[in-house]
Order: sequence, then structure tokens, then C-alpha cells
Amino acid sequence: MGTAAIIVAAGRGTRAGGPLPKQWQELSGAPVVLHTLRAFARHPGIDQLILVLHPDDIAAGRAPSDPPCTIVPGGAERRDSVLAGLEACAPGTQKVLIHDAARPGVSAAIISAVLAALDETPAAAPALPVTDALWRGEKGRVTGTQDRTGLYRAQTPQGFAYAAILAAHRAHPGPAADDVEVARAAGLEVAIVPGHEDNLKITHPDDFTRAERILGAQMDISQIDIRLGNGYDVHRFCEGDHVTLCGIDVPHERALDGHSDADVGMHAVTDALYGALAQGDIGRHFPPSDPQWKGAASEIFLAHAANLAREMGFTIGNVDCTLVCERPKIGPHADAMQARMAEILGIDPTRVSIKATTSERLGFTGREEGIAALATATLVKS
Ligand SMILES: Nc1ccn([C@@H]2O[C@H](COP(=O)(O)OP(=O)(O)OP(=O)(O)O)[C@@H](O)[C@H]2O)c(=O)n1
Ligand SMILES: C[C@](O)(CO)[C@H](O)COP(=O)(O)O
Repeated sequence: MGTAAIIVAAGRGTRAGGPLPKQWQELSGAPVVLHTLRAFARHPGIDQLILVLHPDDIAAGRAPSDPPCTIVPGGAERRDSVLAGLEACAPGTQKVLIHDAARPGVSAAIISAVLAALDETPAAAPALPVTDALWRGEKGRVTGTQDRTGLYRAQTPQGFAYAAILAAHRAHPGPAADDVEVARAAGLEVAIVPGHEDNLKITHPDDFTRAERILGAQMDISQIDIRLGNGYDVHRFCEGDHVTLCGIDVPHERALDGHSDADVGMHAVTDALYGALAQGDIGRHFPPSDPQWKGAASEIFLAHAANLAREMGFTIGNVDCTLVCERPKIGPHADAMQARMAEILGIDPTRVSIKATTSERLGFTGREEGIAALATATLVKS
């Protein structure tokens, strides 16, 4: 529990406007605050994550459950929220990073740079040198110029030796623009590490468009958790007049034998999802020894696997299923199977592929003793 990250998200975002405080508005498919939390959750140097929320947002049930974090009610001013977060750090905390939820574009490189600088100084923060000319102005007129030498634009995460910043915050008498100001008032030396333009603080309505662009560009493969799973299943033929494949009843002179409805395609896709999640297989979640699953519709299994994926924070990228049989012919039913599978999975049909092959009359499928199915599924968490 050596290094904590405190994400302050208890402001009301009045300057940004919108139907919800800025940290709850959607950006690239997730609330701003979730992008920020994930950036710290996936950094290997962070041991504990503390999220400071407005009490109204906690009461409204907005606190996220994934990534796992300690939820703390914030205060009226930013520094009240920071102090609440500091007080909630686990015993033994050595270093702490304090970051605005409103900066979702923070990179792993900035987090690493601040952490590394803390090995040398009790405080460190990212900043960018001012590059524009600076004026003073009044009533729409320039009234003077300001030398920009030695001026920086401060960003977060601002990092500190934990005990030192806790004591500094507890002792600080008045307002403070940021935690560096509090640290300096307590006499701490603060190192400057390079900030980045992409680490912008969403403050005004236009900033959402910029932040969306930045997050879109940042979504590189190294930041996305992609899981691949495979599934394989076989059911033998028995007496009957139809087979159920990928949720569709297909007329046939035989049926498939099984404990459930023997939907071999749906079972393979279900196992591919469980496999991608490293959560075993259908048998583990729905034991064949349990009589309640006798003759069960396989969509129960598929829906369970899809919901489990969502609960674990994944979206289903795609599924691809190959049915192996000489007969019945799958082609005429493939579109209906695709639509039904997509409906159960809760995804767009363009993400579902159902295809078939014969085995050239070789083996048990070639001899029409049964049907086999193979499936692949991808899951994505960003
Ligand atoms: N009482 C407060 C005020 C601010 N913050 C957080 O501090 C960060 C930086 O503050 P700012 O950008 O000023 O956010 P708001 O106070 O929400 O914005 P505004 O001033 O426009 O209302 C934000 O992530 C904000 O949620 C906080 O945790 N508690
Ligand atoms: C902490 C900060 O993000 C550093 O730039 C900034 O001071 C927050 O400013 P605000 O006045 O709360 O918008």
C-alpha cells in the first residue's frame, strides 16, 4: 500500500455547463472520471486508488465499482476534498499523487515521471512553460505586458511524500490554487517534471471536444485490455426432427443429444466468452449434474457469460462461430442465427459471425454422427 492516487471529483463543474457535472459527462463512451480512474488503475506504480466524490453524487449511486477504489465524500473547496482523500489513505502510505478527475488525458509517462521525481524530492508536479506572450488587460484593452520568463502552467498529478503533504494540508490556513501551493507554504521543495498539452483540465464546454480527440488518439493497443477466448463443443445425433443451432430450430431428420437443448454452436460461443474471462466453462457455471438445467434453453448460458463479461468491465468486441457438419445446410439459416445470437449477447449483429463447413466426409462429423462447433470471442476493456 506504498503509493496512493487521490482523484478529486467533488466539484460541480459550473464553468463547463451541461446536464451533469463535467466529471460525469460522457467522453468516448465512458464518463470523464472513469477515463481518469482507469489511467491510474492500470499504472503499475499505484497501489491504492481513492476517489473523492460530492456527497450528492454518492447518494445518487454514481460511485463506480470498477476499477476498485475507496470512495470518500469531498468538501466545499478543492482543498477540502484533497484533505478528505489524504485522511482516507491506508496506514503505511509513503507517496501520494493528487489528480483532478477533470484531466482524463493524463498519460502513464507523466504518472511515472512524477513518481520517479519523488525519489529525489518530497514533492513533484508536471507543468508546461508558458510559450505565449502575456498581457494584462482591462475592459477589452491591453494595459500592459508581463515577462513570461520562468512562468509555468501547473498540471496534476501533483505528487508528495505522504506524511509531509498530510501535515501541510492540516496546517494550511487559507485558500490554495493547488497542492503545490500548500506544500510550498510548508517549506517543501517541489520538482517540476514535464507536463503535456494532452493533460488538459476540462474547464469550459469546448474542452470536451479537445479531450475526446485526445482520448481517441491515446487509445493505443498498450492501454487497452484485449482478451481472446476460444470454445469447442460436440453433440451426437439422436432420434428427432430438428436441431437447435445458434438459437434457431432447423428442421432435420435427427436431433442433437444433450443435457440441455444441445445447441452446440451457442455452447461453443459461451465457452469462448468464459475462456476470454478466464472463468472456466459452461460446466462450471451450470453443472450437468444439476437437474434444473435438464433441457434448458442454452440462451440462459450465453446471456450469463455476456453479463459476466459486462460485470467484469468488458465489452464484447466480436464472436465468430464455425459449425462443422455435412447436414443440415447452415447457409439458409445463418442470418437468423446471427440476429438471434446478437440479440442474446446484447451487441450489434455486425459483431457476430456464424459460418459452417463440412469435414469432407471425414471423421465423426463426416459420417454424420454429430455436429461440432468452434468459436472465438474478443473482449475489450479500455
Ligand atoms: N470542492 C471541490 C472542487 C473541485 N474538486 C475537483 O477538483 C478538480 C479541479 O477543479 P475544477 O476544474 O475547478 O472543477 P470544478 O470545481 O468542478 O469546476 P467549476 O469551478 O467550473 O465549478 C475537479 O476534478 C473537481 O471535481 C473537488 O474535488 N472538490
Ligand atoms: C490543480 C490545478 O488543476 C492545477 O492547474 C488547478 O489549480 C485547479 O484549478 P481550478 O481553479 O480548481 O480550476
